[in-house]
Amino acid sequence: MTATILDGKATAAEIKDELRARVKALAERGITPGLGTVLVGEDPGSQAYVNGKHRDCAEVGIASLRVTLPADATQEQLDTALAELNADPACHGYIVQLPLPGHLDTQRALESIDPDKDADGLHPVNLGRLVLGYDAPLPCTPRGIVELLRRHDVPLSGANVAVVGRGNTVGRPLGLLLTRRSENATVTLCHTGTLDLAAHTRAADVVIVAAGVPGLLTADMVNPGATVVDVGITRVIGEDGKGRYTGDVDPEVTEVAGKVVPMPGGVGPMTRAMLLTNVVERAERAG
Ligand SMILES: Nc1nc(=O)c2c([nH]1)NC[C@@H]1CN(c3ccc(C(=O)N[C@@H](CCC(=O)O)C(=O)O)cc3)C=[N+]21
Repeated sequence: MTATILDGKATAAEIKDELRARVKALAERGITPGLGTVLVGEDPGSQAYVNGKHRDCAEVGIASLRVTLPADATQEQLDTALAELNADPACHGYIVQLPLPGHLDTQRALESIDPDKDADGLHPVNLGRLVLGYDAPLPCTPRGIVELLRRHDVPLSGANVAVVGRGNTVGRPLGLLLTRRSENATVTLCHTGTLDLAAHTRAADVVIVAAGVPGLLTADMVNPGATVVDVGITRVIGEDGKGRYTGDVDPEVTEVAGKVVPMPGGVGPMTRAMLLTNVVERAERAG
């Protein structure tokens, strides 16, 4: 039996169609949602990601506010750029493209984002609001995973979910999302300190791997018929010397799992669709 592949690209496209209609409705109220991006330096990977975000915006009619600073920008120059976006009514949400150059204080930068304009949903205030069940922009990758599973009718209520990885952008907030009443899952948060990882993953109906360890989850670690989500995105250099991205899930897992969210083509496109969703939601509230 080979697993059903849950196509994040196709689902993200559906979400963009829905967002296009919501942006049209906002236009009738004289509101154009605006996404800001702050890119410091000329790293080609970051430039590619930022370009992708602005292409996504153009596809649904969200206005782009691009802010670029030189690689040697000072903390004060960055603070000023963020203060301007915080004050700009045309900006409903923005992100500071990570990683920042090493000489800059990332935590200070991220904490100076107005929480209501935090399109990543990773500001401490918003993660605190998530813990407390208050309204807040939600972290894009965790929200994209939950949205993809929901739209593909993967049962979460009462399900045993093993999350592998306790990072701040995925694993840790994902457990908070899945244990909300609206999802009602039982979550085991596994990490490098977990003894017998396979015992937890084999007991799960859904396994979500966000560890950044290529091939970590193997077929023998999966309960036959379970749903597996590959969030890993590690750059490896192949024998041909070319760089490519690989996930945390061994390809043989598709022989035993019931449904698989692959990498690429799964969580990445959903992450980008959730970024757009956060901006449109903020614009709808602002109006
Ligand atoms: N403040 C901030 N927020 C971010 O969300 C953020 C960031 N900084 N820095 C960089 C990472 C990286 N990231 C990706 C998003 C989507 C794909 C994606 O869609 N990947 C495709 C493959 C590549 C492609 O098709 O473009 C996929 O998984 O199918 C990849 C990487 C967001 N990031």
